[in-house]
Amino acid sequence: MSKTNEFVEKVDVCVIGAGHAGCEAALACARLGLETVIFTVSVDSIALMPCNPNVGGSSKGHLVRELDALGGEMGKNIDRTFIQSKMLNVSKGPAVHSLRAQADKAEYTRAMRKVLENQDHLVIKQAEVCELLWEETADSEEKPDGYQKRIKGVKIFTGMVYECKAVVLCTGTYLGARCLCGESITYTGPNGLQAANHLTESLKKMGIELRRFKTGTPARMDRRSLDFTRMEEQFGDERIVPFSFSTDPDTVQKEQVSCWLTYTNEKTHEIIRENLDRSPIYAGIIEGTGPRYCPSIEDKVVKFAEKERHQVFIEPEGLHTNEMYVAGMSSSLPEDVQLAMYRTVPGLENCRIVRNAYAIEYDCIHAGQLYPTLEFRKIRGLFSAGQFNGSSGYEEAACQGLVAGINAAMSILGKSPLTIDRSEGYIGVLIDDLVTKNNREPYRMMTSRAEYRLLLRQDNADLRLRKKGYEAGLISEEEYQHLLKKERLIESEIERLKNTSVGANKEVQHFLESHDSSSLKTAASLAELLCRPELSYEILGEIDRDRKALPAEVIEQVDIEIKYEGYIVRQKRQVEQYRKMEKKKIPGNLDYDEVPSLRIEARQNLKLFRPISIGQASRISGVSPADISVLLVYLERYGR
Ligand SMILES: Cc1cc2nc3c(=O)[nH]c(=O)nc-3n(C[C@H](O)[C@H](O)[C@H](O)COP(=O)(O)OP(=O)(O)OC[C@H]3O[C@@H](n4cnc5c(N)ncnc54)[C@H](O)[C@@H]3O)c2cc1C
Ligand SMILES: NC(=O)c1ccc[n+]([C@@H]2O[C@H](COP(=O)([O-])OP(=O)(O)OC[C@H]3O[C@@H](n4cnc5c(N)ncnc54)[C@H](O)[C@@H]3O)[C@@H](O)[C@H]2O)c1
Repeated sequence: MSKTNEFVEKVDVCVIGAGHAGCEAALACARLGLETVIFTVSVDSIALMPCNPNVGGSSKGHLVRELDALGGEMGKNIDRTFIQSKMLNVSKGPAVHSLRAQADKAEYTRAMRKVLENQDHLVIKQAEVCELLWEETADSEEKPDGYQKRIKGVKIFTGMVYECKAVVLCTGTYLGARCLCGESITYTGPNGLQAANHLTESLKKMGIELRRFKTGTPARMDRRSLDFTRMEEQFGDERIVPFSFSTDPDTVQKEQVSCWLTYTNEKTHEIIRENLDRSPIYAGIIEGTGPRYCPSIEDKVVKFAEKERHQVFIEPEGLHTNEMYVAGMSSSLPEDVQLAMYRTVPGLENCRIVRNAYAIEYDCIHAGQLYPTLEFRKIRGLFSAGQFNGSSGYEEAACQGLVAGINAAMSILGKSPLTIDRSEGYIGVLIDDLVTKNNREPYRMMTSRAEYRLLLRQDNADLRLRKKGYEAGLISEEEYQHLLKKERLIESEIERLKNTSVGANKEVQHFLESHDSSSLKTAASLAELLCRPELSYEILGEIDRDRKALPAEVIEQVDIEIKYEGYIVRQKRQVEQYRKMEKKKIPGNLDYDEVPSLRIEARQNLKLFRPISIGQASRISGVSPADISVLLVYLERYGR
């Protein structure tokens, strides 16, 4: 590394990485008026999708909606560039409805790059950051926990220095990356892009603990070599719902492309089993831990041996390419085995592979080293987000990027940080799980991780989080006024339906009969009728003729709030209990060795994670309800 070129530039924030996390972090800082530089080892990797060509899906759709409500860019960008859109799980309850959109990969990247290039206060710099610059700090009184270091800037490969007040690390899968395809190993990042090989050493010197994770991707195939007549065609939705609350739904109704569904079979599984010794994972060449919930096809065949077949979705990577993504068959088997196994799948018998499937290993951290603001507990001004924090997925990365970016800005501006708790959003669940739990593999969001999922629906993300985005400064006055108007309309319409009674007259009985709904014995309110599963707000229009025309987004909320009121009220009560525990704060400098009667495991883990509240402490593994009682008594007795 050159040491002579010591040219110095001064900025407010340096964001290292221009993936989904870095883009959101940098946009947030620049939009809040801070001079920001975003570094990437290659400008071509801006918002790159190195794996699946889609945004959203189960629970990830929720994340994107929440990100959008807070003022992030991913929802808007996918609305600009999708080629197929589908609301998943519509046959189930509204809590698990999830939007999923197939992206034109190249367009997605291009569109995000355009947003970055046109953003005031933001500079894109193609350069590898090799070193973080920092100093020891004495300001331990500023945070009870006590920062030990303060960030001062970054140094790039040429030796040039950028002095700054905050750094956001969003290095994704590039740090110390190596790609594996059977016996063939290359020392690159995704898609053959340059890896970042110097920064790890600097991070270690700062006392940051690193670990190694791995992930994988399936092959991309030439469309012309596939036989779609042997697969089931999958269409997009007739009426497309945009991701962003700011996108006019009428502007996204466009022609969509199809995907195709096919399956693996016993022959596929046999080839995989016979060649497991040539898989770097099973041969022990891969050291990193892979994601349990997005397993490779080798893992699926071994771990779910009883399954006769696995789903395979064939998805176009864009409108101007013949490359097709083979969803569900990621692998690190050698090329010859890949070809043999793929060719057993109906429709893929003559497939030609454009890009081989591969696994990638990279350096990342255990996010237990971070506050829920995503700042390192011991290093003032150093934040991190995305795959580097041990998560997996574009959406998970983007959400963390936004939160880290906002909080880097807030710390510089001297304002209160943004935190979202588990009862406010999936983003809260994601970050709390990352900083509190002992995750041993790349973390993927799932609806089952959210305990208050009836409240955390994708349809009401704006009602839950828009205000926080407005307070942070990323939501405009106009957008906020729109939200307030929507809230008023929902509230008054619910009131009206509760207070409008219909008699058990002939017209009403006839209406009920025509919708297979039991007849009324006495008068009932429109709200009571709406609670019946067979009736909806729209259907009730037949006997509710005086109603005002309302926007679809208001009707949707009125429908859900009334239909699920009982469950919603119950869940809100649980949230009150939860919040009580979150409000009981634990001083950051608490000496757990002084707390008598804590079990050793609890003491060790509390010292490791240093929770900020009793609520967070109760979710740390190895901390039992009895330990929590001990802590509560101690805090009360010593007036802490
Ligand atoms: C092979 C593979 C398979 C995957 N499978 C899936 C999948 O199926 N679905 C899914 O949702 N996710 C998948 N992922 C993960 C997905 O790519 C990430 O979760 C997501 O892109 C992470 O975003 P990020 O912003 O954290 O990092 P990335 O998108 O990895 O971006 C990192 C950025 O950091 C830059 N960078 C790194 N180090 C430095 C440095 N020292 N100096 C300057 N710049 C630097 C890079 O140039 C890049 O711009 C896969 C990733 C890979 C590579
Ligand atoms: N380590 C990583 O970083 C990594 C690796 C692989 C996968 N992943 C994650 O896993 C996800 C992929 O995993 P998955 O196999 O569960 O798929 P998915 O999340 O994309 O799909 C889940 C469900 O969506 C539906 N679906 C999928 N493709 C569809 C299509 N084209 N049309 C209609 N419906 C479709 C199906 O019901 C499917 O079971 C990615 O979104 C990614 O977030 C991450």
